[in-house]
Parts: sequence; structure tokens; C-alpha cells
Amino acid sequence: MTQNNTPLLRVSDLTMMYGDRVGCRNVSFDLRPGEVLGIVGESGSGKSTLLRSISAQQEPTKGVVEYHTRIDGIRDVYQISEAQRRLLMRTDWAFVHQNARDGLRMNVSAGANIGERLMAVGDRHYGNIRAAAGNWLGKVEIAEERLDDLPSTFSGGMQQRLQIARNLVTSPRLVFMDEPTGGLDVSVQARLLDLLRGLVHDLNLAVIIVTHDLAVARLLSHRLMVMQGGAVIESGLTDQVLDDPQHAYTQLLVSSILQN
Ligand SMILES: Nc1ncnc2c1ncn2[C@@H]1O[C@H](COP(=O)(O)OP(=O)(O)OP(=O)(O)O)[C@@H](O)[C@H]1O
Repeated sequence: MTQNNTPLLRVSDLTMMYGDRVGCRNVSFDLRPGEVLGIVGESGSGKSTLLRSISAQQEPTKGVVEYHTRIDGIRDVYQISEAQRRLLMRTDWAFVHQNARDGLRMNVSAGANIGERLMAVGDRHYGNIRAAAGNWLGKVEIAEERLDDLPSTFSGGMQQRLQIARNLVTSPRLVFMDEPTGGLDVSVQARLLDLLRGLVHDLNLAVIIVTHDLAVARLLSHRLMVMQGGAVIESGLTDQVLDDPQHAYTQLLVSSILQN
């Protein structure tokens, strides 16, 4: 068991270069079970690069990402086998994309989208899988009668909620989110945020969320990292960083939001 004071994830000196261009550089932090970390910064500051490098989607140029696995203890995610990494990504980790279409299979039903993740971890009982899928539709506020409908018949907000259900059905401990409310109507965003906040709390999920929206960061994250030019220039408790920013760039970021 991971104790609450043992990091679930440890990122050490992570650097990603695209040729001569810096994607992100020298990023280090720990994430504890149930902790929500927001990554904020302007466009091109390196947020998505960092998220991809941490979540084993893009091997960094330098640095180490260690994860406290359920079975084998602490493992370097780039040193384990491809099969182990895939299993980790399908079970204990989840990834919520900004565009729901990137995280869903659009040509199979909503129920199959959820059930597929359960089958990937060995569930074979059709009745149980269907029941779990229906249950998860309810949790993300989609009527169970939509179980056999294709995601393409869902609204943007519903597709995003379906993507969340598909991701959370295997009870992951760590969820990566890249602008999960981006591209949605403001009223739809508010409802989704509320839902996410409830699920993150109830399921004690550790989350790394990339957003350029400081209101989203404030609502969801316990801690914040502010990025500029690929580097983390300020980090700390969310309220502290947003209410009393120390770095001139963070001050600018916060004041530009207040003026809008
Ligand atoms: N595949 C790539 N090839 C080359 N350079 C890249 C690639 N992806 C990102 N970069 C560069 O890395 C830097 C960081 O980009 P990144 O997409 O990580 O920023 P971001 O903060 O996520 O931006 P946004 O908020 O616009 O998504 C930028 O200079 C970008 O041009």
C-alpha cells in the first residue's frame, strides 16, 4: 500500500528538447495519492510537453519519472517493458483529452466505450460489464438508456463525460487531464467542473491537470506549478500562488485574468 506520505509519482529533472528548442526543462516534483496538481502557463510554455513526458507518451531527453505501482513498488516508467507500461496506462493511469474524440472510440456504443476498458483488465462477464457501464453512465449524469447509442449522437459535454466514465471505470489512481473543459460552452464547463471535482474527491484520485484557465486551476487543484519558457517559475499551494504570486510573470498572469 502507498502511504499518504509516500509519493505516488516522482518526477526528477525532466527535460524535453525538440532539436534545439526547449519543450520543458529541469522539472522536478512529487505527487502524493489523492493530490491534484495544476500546471498553468501561457500557450507554448511547455505544459502539454511536460504532461506527455510524465505520462509515458513521449520519452524525455533527460530525467526520470518514477511511479509507485500497486504490485512492483516504485518503478521508472521508461525502464519497464512496453507491455508493463501499456498495462499501467490502461489500468492505474487514465488520460482525459481536451477533445473527447481523441479519448473515445466513436464507432462503438457508449456502453462499449466503457466496457472495453474493463475487458482490457480481464473482466469477461457480459452482464457485469454492462451493469458497470450503465452505473458509470449514471455517475457522469448520462441517462442509462443511452448505453447503446454511439458517442457521435452525444453533445460535446456528454462526450466529455463519457470519456471521463471510460477512464475512471478501472479505478485508476492517477489521472492526467489536458484542458478537460476547453472548447466547451461556459455553462457546460461549470457543470463538468463540478462533476470532476466531486469524482476526484470521492475516488481520492491523484490528478495532474494542464489548463490555461486559472479559474479551473483554482477550483480543482491543491497545488499549482506555473510554467514559462519550458521551466517551472513558481509553485506552491493553489491559493497561495494565486492570491500572493511572487514571480512577476505569475503576477501578470493573475492580473490579466482579474482585468477580464
Ligand atoms: N512535436 C513538437 N515538435 C517540435 N516542437 C514542439 C513540439 N511540441 C511542442 N513543441 C514546442 O515546445 C514548446 C512547448 O510547447 P507545448 O505544446 O508543450 O506548450 P503548451 O504550454 O502546452 O502550449 P498550449 O497551451 O498552446 O497547448 C513550444 O515552443 C512548442 O513549439
